[in-house]
Amino acid sequence: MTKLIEVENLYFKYKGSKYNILDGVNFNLSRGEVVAIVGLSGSGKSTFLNIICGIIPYIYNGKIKGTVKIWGQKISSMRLSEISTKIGIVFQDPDTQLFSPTVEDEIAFGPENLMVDREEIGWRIKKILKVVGMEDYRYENTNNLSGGQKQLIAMASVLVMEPEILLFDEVFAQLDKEGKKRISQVLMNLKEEGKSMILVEHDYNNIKFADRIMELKDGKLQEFKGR
Ligand SMILES: Nc1ncnc2c1ncn2[C@@H]1O[C@H](COP(=O)(O)OP(=O)(O)OP(=O)(O)O)[C@@H](O)[C@H]1O
Repeated sequence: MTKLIEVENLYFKYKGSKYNILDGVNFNLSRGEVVAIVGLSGSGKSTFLNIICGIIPYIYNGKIKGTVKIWGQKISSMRLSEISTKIGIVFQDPDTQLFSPTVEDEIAFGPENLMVDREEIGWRIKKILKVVGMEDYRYENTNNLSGGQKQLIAMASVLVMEPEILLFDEVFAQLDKEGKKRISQVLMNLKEEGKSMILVEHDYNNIKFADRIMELKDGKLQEFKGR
């Protein structure tokens, strides 16, 4: 099977820190696979996702050793803009991801930066809002949305870029029951569509549909054997 992501002997230490947060991580993601990563708070799950999508070292600094490849290409040889067309990340707090006045502007922002033509952007917005079940909110002010709705729009603004790989960093964390249900449904639909995904999550109830569960422990990723 095609390996979309290959991580070999990855070590990482934040600038100023004395120890490695990641201490020899090996990991593969195949096409169409959904992998969940669990682990104690502070075990380095977000750090790992941030390295895979290039936020580390482009935005946060530290000492990296080892290799991360996307479709066989080392990400250390790629620009952040190039990585971001292949990998999309959705974070825990949608308020840190939303910054445009309306839902439509928010979703259009990424494709506009990539110079996608206006008509195509219009179609993509329509399609993506349907995917996340938010068709009726296209012209809504993002400030008027609930937490769950904001998270759905944060997801839409990533999905509209059509990345091959999706990373979700505790996207359920700040949502109420209804919000969790809706996000869960969207994630399961994405899996059905064959999207390749990595989900970092605390609550096992939210990741039952994953193909594999890994645990980040003592700086290493291993198969999760249960508690
Ligand atoms: N920018 C940074 N600079 C220095 N240390 C950091 C930075 N970001 C995170 N850390 C530290 O690295 C460790 C791992 O953090 P990380 O957020 O990756 O863990 P996590 O497993 O995702 O935790 P949580 O489940 O609480 O989100 C923590 O001790 C954290 O304090």
